[in-house]
Amino acid sequence: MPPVDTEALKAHVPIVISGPSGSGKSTILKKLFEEYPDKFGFSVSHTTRSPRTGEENGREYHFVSKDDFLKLVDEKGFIEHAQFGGNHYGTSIKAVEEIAEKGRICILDIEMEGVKQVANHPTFPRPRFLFLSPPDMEILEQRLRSRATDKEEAIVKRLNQAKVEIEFAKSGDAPHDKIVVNDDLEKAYKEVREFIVGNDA
Ligand SMILES: Nc1ncnc2c1ncn2[C@@H]1O[C@H](COP(=O)(O)OP(=O)(O)OP(=O)(O)O)[C@@H](O)[C@H]1O
Repeated sequence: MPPVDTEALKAHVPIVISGPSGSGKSTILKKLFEEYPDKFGFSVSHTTRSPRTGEENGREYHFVSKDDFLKLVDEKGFIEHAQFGGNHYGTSIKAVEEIAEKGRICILDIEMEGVKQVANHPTFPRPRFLFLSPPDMEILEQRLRSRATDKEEAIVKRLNQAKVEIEFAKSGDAPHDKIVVNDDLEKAYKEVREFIVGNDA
């Protein structure tokens, strides 16, 4: 099992943000990075898909073979990993450590199954978990529609998945340290900022 640099991770505890598609994660994180341009970092994920034109190994992704990916899975080197469209994707412990070692807080935007994996990882120190919730399903639907990035079928899928994620967040099995309801954007932003930056601003 790869060693874990617990000192760096203790000094800069990573934040896992999750929440249904359309709950406003990107919107709120964008505001946070604008306000604190030097405080945060995103880890570079691993993938078995081929690089696209202009993509550089180690910048957009660590591009690896399926064998190398599965070896790292066996070694518990990923805090979470999943398969989409025939390719594997994962966040390695090392990639997260690298952000902490730079003196930055690693922000991990992870979906529900990944959240469960991070929370149950055998060696990775517990990060802080934040769940961003839409005020209700009607408003979530309106926001997904007005974002206008998805076809009808994708919107229906996202809404069904949102129900599952909200149920999980409410259940006793969820690891979340804080749930923020994104009704008014400024209010939700301040709550997220308080949780993430706190008195450290
Ligand atoms: N408090 C808010 N009030 C009104 N609209 C909002 C609010 N927060 C976000 N939105 C809008 O809702 C839409 C969804 O937000 P966003 O794209 O940030 O969600 P997301 O959680 O990052 O979704 P995904 O997981 O699909 O990337 C966007 O069009 C955004 O402008």
